[in-house]
Amino acid sequence: MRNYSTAVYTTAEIREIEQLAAALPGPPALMEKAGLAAAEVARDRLLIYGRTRVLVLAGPGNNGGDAFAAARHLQAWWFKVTLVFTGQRSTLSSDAQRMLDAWLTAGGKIFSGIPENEKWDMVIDGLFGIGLDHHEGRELAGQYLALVNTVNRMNLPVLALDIPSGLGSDSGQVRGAAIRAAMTVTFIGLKPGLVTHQGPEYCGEILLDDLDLNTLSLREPASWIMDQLLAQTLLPPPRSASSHKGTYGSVGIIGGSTGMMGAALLAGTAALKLGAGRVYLGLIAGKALEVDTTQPELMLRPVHEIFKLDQLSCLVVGPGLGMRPDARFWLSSALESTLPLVLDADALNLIATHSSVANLLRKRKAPSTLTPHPAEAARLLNMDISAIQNDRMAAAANLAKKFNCCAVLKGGGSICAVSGGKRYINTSGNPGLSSAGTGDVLSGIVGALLAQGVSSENALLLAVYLHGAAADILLKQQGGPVGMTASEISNTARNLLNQWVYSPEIH
Ligand SMILES: NC(=O)C1=CN([C@@H]2O[C@H](COP(=O)(O)OP(=O)(O)OC[C@H]3O[C@@H](n4cnc5c(N)ncnc54)[C@H](OP(=O)(O)O)[C@@H]3O)[C@@H](O)[C@H]2O)[C@@H](O)CC1
Ligand SMILES: Nc1ncnc2c1ncn2[C@@H]1O[C@H](COP(=O)(O)OP(=O)(O)O)[C@@H](O)[C@H]1O
Ligand SMILES: [K+]
Repeated sequence: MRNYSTAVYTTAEIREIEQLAAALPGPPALMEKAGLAAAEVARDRLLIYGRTRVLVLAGPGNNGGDAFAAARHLQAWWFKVTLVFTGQRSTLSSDAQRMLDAWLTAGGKIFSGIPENEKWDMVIDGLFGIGLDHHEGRELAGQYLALVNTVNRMNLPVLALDIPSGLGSDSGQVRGAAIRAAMTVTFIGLKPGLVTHQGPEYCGEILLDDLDLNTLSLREPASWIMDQLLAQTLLPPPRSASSHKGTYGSVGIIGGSTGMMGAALLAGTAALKLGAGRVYLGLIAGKALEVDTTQPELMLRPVHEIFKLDQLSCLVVGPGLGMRPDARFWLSSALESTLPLVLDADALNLIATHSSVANLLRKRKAPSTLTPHPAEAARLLNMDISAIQNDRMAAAANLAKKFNCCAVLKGGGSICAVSGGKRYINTSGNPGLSSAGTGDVLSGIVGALLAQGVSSENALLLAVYLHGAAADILLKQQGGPVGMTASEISNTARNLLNQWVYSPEIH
């Protein structure tokens, strides 16, 4: 059993793998293996310190089949198992029927509801797995809603089989209610719903058991986990002793309209701290600052002057840009340039509201990177925010496809969509990032990496991971997420980037 693999499979892909596995000579007994793996996790991780009593919930599908198998093993190891089955034998698959029969043959009993006045030390959740209906309107209801709420109120450690019941395996969206697990043992491959949207809140620690299938050889996934190992393969190289500021490129930032100057300054400072050789701010506001005395390294210019600079490496357009006609004009000028672009905030809102601007983006030959949060993504794709959140994986891919660019759909478990339909789900970050200005910092970090010669796809992936990892360090240092500020993210991300490039072996 490994703690993590990097491939992420949608429900459709898992079903495909199951079919391919079933067609192998001597098909593997997947449900039996899943049940044994789960029982071992329960025994070795949760039934410790003299804990012996297990409540097992088996639902109406194959997730229930895994639960019967797990219950049988635990009972054979002398644990005291109470099994609640919510389905009917006649509608179970033949595999699950075999597991039910084996449980009964082993002397196991079945309850149709949780017995009253009994106590347990842990719960195994085998109500629903990847077969949970994700269609609108079929939220958990009736006995299932009651069961999930009862288990959550028990305050016992729960081991979820495959995915906490009630959580959409492709979306990470709670379907009315979901089991809050201490641990999730997931089978065959990681699912997006475990790692994006509400998933991380419900899954607890995730353990992957591939059931001895060589999943990568059976099905090449379109999606991957973005973790530190991957991030550390994307770093800019160590600096040469003979380098100069020109070696590390120049970032131009366009934004900072009246009342929103801070956004441009935050993006600029982030670009500076993450290593850009020079940072210019092209400010939209009529009465703009001429110098930021707290960060005098930033070169503040009226916006038109940015377009006269000849040594720019990339442009970040959007932080504090506003929606006025002059903002639209400068955004269009940026889109018509041959520079790599990072488009954030009101640049995205302008693209969403003006088809002529969107067309300029679609026609670009130079790389473009979009960094929307879910509300901006909803405007760009002309959908409701809930529809975006209900299928974040598809939304990220659609943004990249529709606008001929790479894109990150931000929010917990940010999803980066790059060329060839590939997606990466970010595993760093925490709710400390839910404060104004952190998105501006992200766009500045992407710009800094572009200026230092990192490709646009790698700059996006590395920036997203680094930004979240900086927040994770701050959370530990401060003992929690409250009051984390965007400026602190820039400082900590700088330290982290230096550590990874110059002393990678100690992390
Ligand atoms: N196949 C294999 O090789 C392997 C599969 N494995 C395991 O099987 C799991 C997938 O099993 P699965 O496909 O049977 O689906 P599952 O998650 O049990 O749920 C389906 C049941 O739930 C019901 N239902 C759905 N939504 C509902 C709702 N909102 N409210 C109420 N009911 C609802 C649905 O009813 P129906 O829609 O048919 O009316 C049906 O009865 C997978 O996650 C893994 O654990 C492993 O053993 C490895 C090998
Ligand atoms: N709960 C969370 N978990 C992880 N990352 C988060 C969370 N909330 C916000 N973030 C991250 O913080 C950033 C917020 O960006 P955005 O909403 O554009 O902020 P702003 O416009 O105020 O700068 C994004 O990178 C987003 O992924
Ligand atoms: K489950």
